Amino acid sequence: MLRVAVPNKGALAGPASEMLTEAGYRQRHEQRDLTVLDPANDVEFFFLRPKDIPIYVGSGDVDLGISGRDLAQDSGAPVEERLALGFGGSTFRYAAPAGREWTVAELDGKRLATSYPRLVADDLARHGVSAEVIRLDGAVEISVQLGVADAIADVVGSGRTLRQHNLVAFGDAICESEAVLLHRKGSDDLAAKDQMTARLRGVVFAQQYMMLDYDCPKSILDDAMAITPGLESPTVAPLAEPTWAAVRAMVPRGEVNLIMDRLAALGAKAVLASDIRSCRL
Ligand SMILES: Nc1ncnc2c1ncn2[C@@H]1O[C@H](COP(=O)(O)OP(=O)(O)OP(=O)(O)O)[C@@H](O)[C@H]1O
Ligand SMILES: O=P(O)(O)OC[C@H]1O[C@H](OP(=O)(O)OP(=O)(O)O)[C@H](O)[C@@H]1O
Ligand SMILES: [Mg+2]
Repeated sequence: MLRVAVPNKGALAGPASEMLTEAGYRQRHEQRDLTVLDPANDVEFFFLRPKDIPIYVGSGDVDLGISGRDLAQDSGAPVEERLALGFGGSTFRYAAPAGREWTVAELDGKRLATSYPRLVADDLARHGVSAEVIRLDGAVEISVQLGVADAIADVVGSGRTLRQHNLVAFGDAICESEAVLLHRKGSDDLAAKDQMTARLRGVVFAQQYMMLDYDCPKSILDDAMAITPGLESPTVAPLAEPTWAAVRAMVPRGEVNLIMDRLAALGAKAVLASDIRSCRL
């Protein structure tokens, strides 16, 4: 039976379970459940702290796990990314009191608070900077105003928490993170692991694309197909009206409205966009 670790709390827990449900796996109904058996797919899910998941995957006690790239790097565990999952996007940044420009070199000799001590220590070493790293479990942004640290390194999503605490990010991002599917470095390639990866890849891909259907006069078909080339090539079907054709193509979700505007301007009619739930390419 495949053993898979899923975040039980925090920013990744909800989207990870939703994605697994979309991929056809059974997920917990009760927030406090720590395991769920999915006999139909021969999988057992373990609901663990996102920070602990790379440790379990790296030790080989679970076959696959979902966690953040930043957490995987910080763990130092021997794990590899099988698939980027497209949610839980954040950057990991240095930040210090607003009101002036900061550089990473200025952290030398300073106190730096973080929940990700290994990620930070590695980055400071790369910069040749020697700072005192103070490990905190959370709410790191408050540490400067409370006097525990001079600067911080933490997860930045919208940037709202930094602004609220009068901090400003500086330096290059230490990590561009998102949720990832992890396996142990050098572990055997089981068919069951491949199957879960393929199913999740199908959902990730489906979330990034939409299906577009439209009718267009054959006189503009070449121009319309240039706007919607699809992945391989668009499907073109005849309509009862011989001078018209129906076209179907996948388009990137982020561009769908622009593409619909362009098709409408060209003379396409009945331009319909619909969600794709999953796919195998
Ligand atoms: N505001 C956010 N926006 C986007 N991703 C985030 C945000 N906060 C955390 N993450 C990501 O979620 C992952 C785990 O962080 P999270 O804060 O959910 O776990 P935790 O700190 O262990 O749990 P908790 O905060 O509940 O104690 C990390 O990969 C992080 O990059
Ligand atoms: O840039 P923002 O959108 O404001 O989000 C960033 C904040 O979100 C996370 O905190 P979380 O809620 O996980 O609390 P924690 O600090 O206790 O981990 C992270 O640690 C930052 O504090
Ligand atoms: Mg957190």
